[in-house]
Amino acid sequence: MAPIVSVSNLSKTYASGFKALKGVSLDIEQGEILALLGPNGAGKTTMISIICGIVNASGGEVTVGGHDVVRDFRQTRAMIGLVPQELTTDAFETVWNTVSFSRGLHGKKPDPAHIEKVLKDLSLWDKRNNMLRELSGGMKRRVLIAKALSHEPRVLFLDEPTAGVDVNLRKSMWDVVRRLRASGVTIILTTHYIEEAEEIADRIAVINDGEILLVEDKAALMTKLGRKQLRVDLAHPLERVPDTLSSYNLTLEGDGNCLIYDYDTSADRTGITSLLAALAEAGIRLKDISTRQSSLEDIFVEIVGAER
Ligand SMILES: Nc1ncnc2c1ncn2[C@@H]1O[C@H](COP(=O)(O)OP(=O)(O)OP(=O)(O)O)[C@@H](O)[C@H]1O
Repeated sequence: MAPIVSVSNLSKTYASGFKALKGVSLDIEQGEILALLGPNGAGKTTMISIICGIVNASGGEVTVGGHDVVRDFRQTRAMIGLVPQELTTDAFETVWNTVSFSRGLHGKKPDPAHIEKVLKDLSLWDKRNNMLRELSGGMKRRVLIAKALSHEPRVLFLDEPTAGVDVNLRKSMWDVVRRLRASGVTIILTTHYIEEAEEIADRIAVINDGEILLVEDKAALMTKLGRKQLRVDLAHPLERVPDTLSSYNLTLEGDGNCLIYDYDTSADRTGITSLLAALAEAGIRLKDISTRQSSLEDIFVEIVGAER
């Protein structure tokens, strides 16, 4: 299937001469959740703004649903919902009016049944007659999503959807995002919360300094780059790693009470069996064993760190 969003060789040089994007290419598949990860100033917002037609590119091409975002701006904009970080609408307007008005702005005929569904899906139905200023911060964020969904977009961009949001609300936002995906909407989210990407994304794109460093299926990324650690708690502390174990990649921690073994999850042999045999041979008694998988955060820090 053709990608729903196709970004090819996109570049952006701002008037100041700053190169915010340096030839970025990225295909986004219909119905996926793609997380765009990158440090501050990486170029995430610039890229999203170009796709949404808010910022002009300096070079390259973007299509949404097969239409060019510059030549066919109306068609592409109608297909896109954008959830910005901040609510800038009238605080004295009601939830219902705000969301209905937003649909009108995109040139769509009124459809109260659709607005009702959106508000119910986002648990805002009870608040439909409240003014925005009467809502909590989390509810206001959901109003932003409702606005972006008011015109039935096929692609939804969420810019930092859960920044500054408490844990419960974050989880309920993730449910909303998953439900949207289940209804066929393609979702692109930027986030600084790596656990968010780990939790809900199907694919991860890492952008740094205006360049895409990698785009990969989340599970494949975790397997490919993920390392595991075996932690062996010892019955009696060691002063140093015995010479007979020097061929293993071992470090001694916790005042000599714990051996850490780093191994590669994708390797044919992890070496665990022989390590445990060698420990027994060396007369080392074990108290406990545990393993730890490197998180997406470890992987991210490694990739971006290597570039710097
Ligand atoms: N209008 C502008 N004029 C000049 N430079 C700009 C302009 N807008 C953004 N930039 C620069 O382009 C770079 C990328 O900015 P962008 O907002 O795309 O980053 P980001 O990845 O979204 O960062 P954050 O995570 O902080 O939101 C930054 O160095 C920023 O200073």
